[in-house]
Amino acid sequence: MGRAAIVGGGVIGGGWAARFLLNGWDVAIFDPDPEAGRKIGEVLANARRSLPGLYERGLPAEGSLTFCATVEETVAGADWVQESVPERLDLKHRVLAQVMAAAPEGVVIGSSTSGFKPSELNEKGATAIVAHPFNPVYLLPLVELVGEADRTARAAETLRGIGMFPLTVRKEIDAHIADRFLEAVWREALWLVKDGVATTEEIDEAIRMGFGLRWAQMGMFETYRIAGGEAGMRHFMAQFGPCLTWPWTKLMDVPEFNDELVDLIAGQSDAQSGHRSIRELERLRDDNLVGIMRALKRTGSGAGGVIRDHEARLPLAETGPDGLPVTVEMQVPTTYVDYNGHMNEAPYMEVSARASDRFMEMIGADAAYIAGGLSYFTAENHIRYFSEIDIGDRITVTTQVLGGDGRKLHLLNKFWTGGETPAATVETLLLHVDLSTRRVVAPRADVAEKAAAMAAAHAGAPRPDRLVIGR
Ligand SMILES: NC(=O)C1=CN([C@@H]2O[C@H](COP(=O)(O)OP(=O)(O)OC[C@H]3O[C@@H](n4cnc5c(N)ncnc54)[C@H](O)[C@@H]3O)[C@@H](O)[C@H]2O)C=CC1
Ligand SMILES: C[N+](C)(C)CC(=O)CC(=O)[O-]
Repeated sequence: MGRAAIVGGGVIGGGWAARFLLNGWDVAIFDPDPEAGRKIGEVLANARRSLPGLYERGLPAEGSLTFCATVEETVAGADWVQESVPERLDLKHRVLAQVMAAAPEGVVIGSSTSGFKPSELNEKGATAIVAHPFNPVYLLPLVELVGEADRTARAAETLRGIGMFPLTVRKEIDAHIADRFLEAVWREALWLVKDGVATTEEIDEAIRMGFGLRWAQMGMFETYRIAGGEAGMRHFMAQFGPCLTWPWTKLMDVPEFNDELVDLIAGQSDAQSGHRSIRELERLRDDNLVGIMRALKRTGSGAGGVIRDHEARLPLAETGPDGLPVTVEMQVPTTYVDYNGHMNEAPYMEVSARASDRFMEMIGADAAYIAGGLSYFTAENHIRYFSEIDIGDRITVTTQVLGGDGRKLHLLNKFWTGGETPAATVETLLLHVDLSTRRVVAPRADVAEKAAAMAAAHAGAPRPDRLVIGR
């Protein structure tokens, strides 16, 4: 962990601050807006309720947040400086000069700029790189890095450590990769509204009911490869290549950006979404993103792979409040909470299954073992709910071996949320199976030994007053 200096704490600077803080960094911020403290507080509140919900491990303890009176005070002693002031080159030059004068020698100075190139940012002698994130910065992993190779390489390592996905752009270009792309789509959308072809709402439906869902998990090229059928990309290109020269798009032409266009777009946008506050919309967006990203995590697709990699770097406490091994540590995501305002019954099974998977790894029944054709199947589960678990609660699961010879494993997954006794328990019976015959067989000797050693170590731990399996 280190100390991040955030210069400009608006939509993007606030998001950066939250990303660093929740990953254990200390953060210093400078923003002349008298409302900056309140605004950053609201962004942080959104981040706290959403980001930890991506992981089955606890994030590090939150760092400290300091509001500074000057740029110089903010950047002194920093391990990372992130400039996120408004998108005006003269302002960026002025702020980067202040940063350069006070920041430690050689520190990475990232600019969040959506469109300026490093050569433009550094015209007055700064040594900044572009580190262009996506809103909400605390949830979306992508950061486009553009600039000098050594600095972008160091930046990439830091960004991976805070759960982000650095994409180093091969050469500098206006608007990097993603914004060049988004700008083309945005320009087409403005034309469609201006020409009365579609409303803002209809365009959003066209995106979210169709290709938007595909893009989050496969992007454009993999999606189109599949769209070519069994012949793949070559057939896709043969079929749809010619239409590139038909007048489908107006990409070369920009609609005049006048008051009339702004009123038209903003008016339709108000009619579409004006009944909800921006913060409400942000929370809805974040809850959906967490749900989507958790689904992607199952297959490791897209952002799901980044979360998996980051999770593997997060330490897991060795023992829980009862002295038994910790198998899951997580914060309850919003997607787990139901209409009664607490964790729904289904996620208890999901969390317990993860705890049992982790326990299997601990005794050597890991991914390689399973690939070798042996595994455990669950034969029985019994859940007991003792106290409510709420959104945002941090759950620690400990796993106790109640009995079994390795062929059978009788486990108790205990859910702790801070009290003296578990908030819930899941009693579970696992059977060791040969995956080719689907029959119960003895485990490999080393796995049986580790299971027996765990059982012996847990023999003295208090047992629940009531057991259901094997009564
Ligand atoms: N909003 C977006 O969707 C994205 C924006 N960006 C980029 O991030 C940068 C910031 O954009 P936003 O956060 O959207 O703008 P914003 O307007 O929300 O925030 C800019 C902040 O900078 C502060 N500021 C103004 N002058 C300053 C100075 N001299 N020193 C320190 N702070 C100062 C303002 O008070 C404001 O809080 C821009 O370069 C933009 O292109 C990048 C990705 C996405
Ligand atoms: C509109 N924008 C150019 C500021 C967008 C970005 O830079 C990235 C994003 O979050 O969409």
